[in-house]
Amino acid sequence: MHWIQRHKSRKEVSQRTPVRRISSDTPNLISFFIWKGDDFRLHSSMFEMRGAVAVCWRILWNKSFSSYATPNRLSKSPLHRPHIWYPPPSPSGVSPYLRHSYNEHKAADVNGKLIASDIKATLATEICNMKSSIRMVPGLGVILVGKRKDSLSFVRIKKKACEEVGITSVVVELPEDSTEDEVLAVVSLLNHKESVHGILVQLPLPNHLSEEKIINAVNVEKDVDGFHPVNMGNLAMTGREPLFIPCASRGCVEVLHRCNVEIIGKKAVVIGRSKIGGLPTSLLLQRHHATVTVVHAFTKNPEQITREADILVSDVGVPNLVRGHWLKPGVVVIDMGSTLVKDSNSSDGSHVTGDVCYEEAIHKASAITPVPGGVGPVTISMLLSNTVEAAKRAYHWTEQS
Ligand SMILES: NC(=O)C1=CN([C@@H]2O[C@H](COP(=O)(O)OP(=O)(O)OC[C@H]3O[C@@H](n4cnc5c(N)ncnc54)[C@H](OP(=O)(O)O)[C@@H]3O)[C@@H](O)[C@H]2O)C=CC1
Ligand SMILES: Nc1nc(=O)c2c([nH]1)NC[C@@H]1CN(c3ccc(C(=O)N[C@@H](CCC(=O)O)C(=O)O)cc3)C=[N+]21
Repeated sequence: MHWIQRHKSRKEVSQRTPVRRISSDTPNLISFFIWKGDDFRLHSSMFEMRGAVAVCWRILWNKSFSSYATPNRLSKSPLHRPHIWYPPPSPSGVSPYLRHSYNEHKAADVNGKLIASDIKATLATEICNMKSSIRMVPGLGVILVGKRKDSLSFVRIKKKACEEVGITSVVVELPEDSTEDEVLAVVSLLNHKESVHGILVQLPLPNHLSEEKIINAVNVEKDVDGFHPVNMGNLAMTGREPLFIPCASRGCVEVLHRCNVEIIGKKAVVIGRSKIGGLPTSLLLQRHHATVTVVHAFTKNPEQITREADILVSDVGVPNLVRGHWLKPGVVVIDMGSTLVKDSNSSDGSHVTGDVCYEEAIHKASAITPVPGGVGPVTISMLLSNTVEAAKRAYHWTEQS
């Protein structure tokens, strides 16, 4: 079988020893690795490009398989991920993911952390089964260029989530002034590395780098972000199936499904049209048969448009952009904004905030995702899910096999 062949060659690779291993098991975000062997030829040529000292690769390699405590009630329910091309099942019962307020005029809060932990529990079980059946676990490669505070924080969250479910993660940290060729060389390295099934290039990249070139270079079968034009294009075209759907968009639809919010035929307004959030979310909501309007920085009188929405998604990065009077009573609000703002009361001098003025919105909306603890954690669990999917495809493995 195909996976057995892959397994063999993976074993061979792992028997090679690194030339110089400065640190392998550090609790810090950063450890240093220099590899040899066929898999890492590109790597060494990069060293030649910049000289032995100039480019120091910071690779975090988490090899630990952490067993994740799976509550019984969760392990029984399969990951609820309906086929995106069909409408969801009709809503029934009360969602366990909504925290209703005692005040009937206040919106129910979406408990995104609970959704994420249920999804992670299901994935952890699946990864456990994969490991016992083929002795393989999914692997995620993350490329981070520069030291933006928010990006460092997001990458740390992703790494921790991988650990929780048993996904191996490797974080390649490159200096802010890395050249395009250097970043492309890392992409190529991860494209060829068999134990890496998913690749994520943390965005935004520094301005001097071509995001287009770098994203295009990611192997479409490892594009767990779903940003490759082939995956994004297939998402946009009816009748075609992308290999991966962007995580924030999947997170948004996952929240709506789990909260029993019907999408089909509803008016959805998406604020923002970025490739990370707004654009794929508007495409995915159309796949679910919502009537979608997109609002962006040049939209005149956005509040007139948003007031029509049954479902409002905001992915802008401007705190308190969406005010109470922008909302129709009963609207379901998905606040994707996640912006670090200065906060002298906080221990690290900042806190994260969404796009929606929460205090005003709770008096209009029927349900709202808070920030933090709303759609963000679900986005992260979708990244894990995409990575597991990538590994399953690579090994031709299913729960039944
Ligand atoms: N929680 C999650 O899962 C995720 C959260 N995020 C967060 O979402 C936010 C946005 O991120 P990202 O998508 O990368 O940002 P970008 O800056 O790439 O995109 C922002 C979008 O918002 C639009 N916009 C800007 N100002 C306004 C305005 N005043 N009115 C209407 N639209 C406006 C822009 O319009 P135009 O195109 O015209 O410039 C653009 O389409 C960030 O806070 C980020 O952290 C992102 C992804 C996932
Ligand atoms: N290649 C790439 N893929 C991305 O998916 C991607 C990216 N680049 N660049 C940045 C944006 C932003 N994004 C978030 C994901 C999770 C939270 C999240 O989990 N937020 C927590 C709070 C986070 C905190 O406390 O710092 C929450 O809402 O509870 C936020 C934001 C993914 N992005």
